[in-house]
Amino acid sequence: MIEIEGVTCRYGGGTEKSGDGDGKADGDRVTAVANVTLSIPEGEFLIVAGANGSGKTTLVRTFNGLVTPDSGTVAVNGTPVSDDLVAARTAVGMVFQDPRDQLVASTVGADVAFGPENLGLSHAEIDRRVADALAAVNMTGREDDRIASLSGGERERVAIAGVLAMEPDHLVLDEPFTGLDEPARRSVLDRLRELRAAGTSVIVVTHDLRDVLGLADRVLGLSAGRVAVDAAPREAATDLPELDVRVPEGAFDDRPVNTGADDTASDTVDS
Ligand SMILES: Nc1ncnc2c1ncn2[C@@H]1O[C@H](COP(=O)(O)OP(=O)(O)OP(=O)(O)O)[C@@H](O)[C@H]1O
Repeated sequence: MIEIEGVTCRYGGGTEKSGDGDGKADGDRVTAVANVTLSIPEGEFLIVAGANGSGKTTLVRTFNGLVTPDSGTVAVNGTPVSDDLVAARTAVGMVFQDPRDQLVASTVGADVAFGPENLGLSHAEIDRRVADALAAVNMTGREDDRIASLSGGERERVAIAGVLAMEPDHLVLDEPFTGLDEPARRSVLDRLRELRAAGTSVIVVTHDLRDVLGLADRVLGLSAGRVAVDAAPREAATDLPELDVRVPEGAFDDRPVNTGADDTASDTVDS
């Protein structure tokens, strides 16, 4: 469970004067997130939507302490992030807006194995996680490819695999689909759906609601840092255009799964 209570985040300004939290500007400071309260339970697929600058990235970065709120609290699995940053970063896996920045090794396999190795897992477990994570991004068998020889989209997929291989309790993906081709996009969506069914909470920040809206349990729409929409996808779809978020035609028709599984099957937890 991720619990966000009265979180406000501001940027800029030389002085640390505390504002009253009732508006966007506070002297030179910009209020990016304004008094947000939210709980994300295990196994929930949450979309965070909103126009450019509405506070999506800032909000999700508080989940693992990359952004420290000016006021309010964030707790992950019952522990405040400010009390145990390591626990929060272990529990919350985050794929950044430009995930290519997350690559650390010279080959695909070494990069994806880097995180699990730091967890001190057995070789067999590391190999399993690397194989699973590469399958999820449609890169099975590419362990020995050099990162330097990969395209931008392939690097993005390796970065996503690196976070998947950590098997975090909560997975946050900030605009994860931008550079992905269609097969990779569908493969990642399939895996997100499986993870959700197995109890991982999946939080996707995106402008592009194609395919994902029908997968989500809940949609959070931000406007000027505030929660303007918090609803099930079908209900949210009627309100999102007011936040300048486009709802694609047939958003609920598409089946992103290419494995033959259907909604009913994916909702069955079989572990
Ligand atoms: N490092 C920063 N320094 C100053 N202001 C910032 C910083 N990061 C974000 N902001 C401001 O905070 C507000 C919210 O930004 P944020 O990146 O959280 O929005 P977003 O909804 O994720 O935007 P986008 O869809 O463009 O990625 C914006 O007004 C932005 O200009």
